[in-house]
Amino acid sequence: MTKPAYQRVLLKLSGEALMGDDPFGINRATIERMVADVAEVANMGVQLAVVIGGGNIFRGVAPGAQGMDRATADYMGMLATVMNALALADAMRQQGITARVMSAIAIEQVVEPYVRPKALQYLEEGKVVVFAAGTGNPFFTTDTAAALRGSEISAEIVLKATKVDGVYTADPKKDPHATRYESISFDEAISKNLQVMDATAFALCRDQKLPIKVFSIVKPGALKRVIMGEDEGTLVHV
Ligand SMILES: Nc1ncnc2c1ncn2[C@@H]1O[C@H](COP(=O)(O)OP(=O)(O)OP(=O)(O)O)[C@@H](O)[C@H]1O
Ligand SMILES: O=c1ccn([C@@H]2O[C@H](COP(=O)(O)O)[C@@H](O)[C@H]2O)c(=O)[nH]1
Repeated sequence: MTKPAYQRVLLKLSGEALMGDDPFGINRATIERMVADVAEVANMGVQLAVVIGGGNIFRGVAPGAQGMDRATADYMGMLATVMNALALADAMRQQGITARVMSAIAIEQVVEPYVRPKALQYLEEGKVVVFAAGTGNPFFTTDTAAALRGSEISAEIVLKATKVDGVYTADPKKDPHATRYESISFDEAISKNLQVMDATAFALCRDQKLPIKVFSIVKPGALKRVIMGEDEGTLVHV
């Protein structure tokens, strides 16, 4: 059997993708399908760390957060990612995968705190590590958390699993004429202000020479194809 192209990856899972076709929240069939994709690559022996977003829950509370202090709203967003992380780890348990949730915010009755050596130990033991609460700081995003944790654990690549199948010349949901890049440099993505990821995440990955693959988590089998090094999504490189 062909070997995976990577031994250790940081997978950024879109919170919004967890909604499926629902207006917000976690769609059961969607999370089960996403976890089945994750289980398939974990069972191939690939060390997997996951950063989960929070858009699916935060979107539901956003109207009530209008006019709120930005930092307070951001802490709410980080707590939303803790809920997603717990749901994800439990869905993994149900599919026979051992996962450990580590939070960047102290919430010890619920999940263990993020401690880098412990995370590395879990990965070496073959457990999936789910990083919750983003970076633990307001004014950041879970994309930046993916770049940060990916750098900390010496991942070979950050895999951004989202609702679109790559990086486009413009947001494909708004511009029907947008075309997809097969690959693009960090400098070009930043200078063109492509909004698929925030500039802080791009800049950190660029500085750490950590490539990013943007691909669709909605497309069946796409995660495995990325892991096998097949042609899928867009590579963002130095
Ligand atoms: N140039 C672009 N190429 C591709 N997608 C783009 C571009 N510009 C904007 N987007 C949008 O960026 C979205 C992905 O980023 P975003 O951070 O919003 O979502 P996510 O990471 O999937 O969700 P969450 O924040 O809940 O984790 C895509 O769904 C797409 O509509
Ligand atoms: O490091 C972080 C990560 C996230 N936040 C807040 O959480 C929400 C949800 O995260 P997404 O990356 O959009 O999925 C985000 O909008 C921020 O409000 C944060 O403050 N710091």
